[in-house]
Amino acid sequence: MTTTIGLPEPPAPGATALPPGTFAGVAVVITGGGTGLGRAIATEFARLGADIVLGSRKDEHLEAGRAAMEELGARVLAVNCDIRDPEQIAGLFTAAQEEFGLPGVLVNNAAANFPVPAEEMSPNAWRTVVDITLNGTFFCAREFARRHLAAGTPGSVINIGASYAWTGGPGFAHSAAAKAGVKNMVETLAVEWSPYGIQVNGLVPGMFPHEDQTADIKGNLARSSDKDATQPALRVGRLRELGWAATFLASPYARFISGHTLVVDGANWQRRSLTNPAVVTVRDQMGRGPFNP
Ligand SMILES: CCCCCCC/C=C/C(=O)SCCNC(=O)CCNC(=O)[C@H](O)C(C)(C)COP(=O)(O)OP(=O)(O)OC[C@H]1O[C@@H](n2cnc3c(N)ncnc32)[C@H](O)[C@@H]1OP(=O)(O)O
Ligand SMILES: NC(=O)C1=CN([C@@H]2O[C@H](COP(=O)(O)OP(=O)(O)OC[C@H]3O[C@@H](n4cnc5c(N)ncnc54)[C@H](OP(=O)(O)O)[C@@H]3O)[C@@H](O)[C@H]2O)C=CC1
Repeated sequence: MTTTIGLPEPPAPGATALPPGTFAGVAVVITGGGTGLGRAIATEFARLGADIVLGSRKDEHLEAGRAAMEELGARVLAVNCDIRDPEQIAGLFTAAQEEFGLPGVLVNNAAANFPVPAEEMSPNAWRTVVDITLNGTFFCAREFARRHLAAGTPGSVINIGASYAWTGGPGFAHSAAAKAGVKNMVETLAVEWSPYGIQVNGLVPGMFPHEDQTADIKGNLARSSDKDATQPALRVGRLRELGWAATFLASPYARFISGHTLVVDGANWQRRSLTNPAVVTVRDQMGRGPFNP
């Protein structure tokens, strides 16, 4: 019998691969950084000495993020901001610049998503997810770059993506299309802005369950009872593993990496079976009855 052991566990929470103080004096903007994966990324930057700027729509999310960052001893600014609105984004960067100086890192983490069969998706549902996930990401990157170009300073942008940018995402047509745009944007902007010292990279999380996941996404995940067993790694991701990847990409040790999208998912997105499992429609997976327009 061959023993399956899965991918080993990472170092304990609180460990860092980068030298302490790597981001001392650097302000890092993390959109959607008050919850879930954004907060996990903010946590690792804070541990390495960064000043943290959180931007999102809901004050309760911002306050949760602020408390977590302050507990780590980081300086933090939390700004109410809807990334669909370029003026609110400009306001966020102005507030950050006044508090900490021009942010050196932008993590475009905020996104929107819910599972829905494509034939049932309303035009406004499509527009909302694309507007937040794709347009909002571009507007934030644009604001960051314009300020750095004007100042003649370098910077680093990390766009959080999803692996269905490559594969398609049945049940998530809006989000998958938007994330494909986000990945493509990484490749374009990296070339446009490298001459000005701005790196642009993508970071794709695999399965990282967390308590802030929306009820819709949690409901979808709940359909697989043993989440570890669904992964080639035989385990899900630990939140700090994503944070470490983000801090590496934005660090001085990754200065020649730009236009790259790093997938942190234990090879899950490359899974294929020797024998195809039977096709189950998105409607059946979601327990929907027949389509009734
Ligand atoms: C199981 C595997 C999961 C893999 C996923 C992997 C990759 C990606 C993951 C993620 O992106 S996770 C991030 C998820 N987090 C969020 O989405 C947080 C923010 N989300 C929200 O604020 C809302 O959910 C929102 C709907 C996206 C936006 O809120 P807003 O207030 O701006 O919009 P609404 O006016 O409420 O709705 C707009 C539009 O959308 C329709 N709609 C909303 N929810 C659903 C739904 N569950 N199913 C179908 N349609 C939905 C809503 O009805 C509106 O349309 P109209 O009724 O006006 O036509
Ligand atoms: N969880 C997972 O397994 C995976 C996640 N991802 C990606 O990781 C990132 C984080 O996801 P996750 O932490 O799970 O999700 P969450 O729902 O916890 O986080 C989404 C964040 O985005 C913010 N946000 C949403 N809309 C807006 C808006 N219009 N303006 C400003 N902020 C907004 C929300 O804050 P507020 O409500 O306060 O505005 C929230 O903090 C996303 O890009 C997602 O696509 C990718 C693959 C898998």
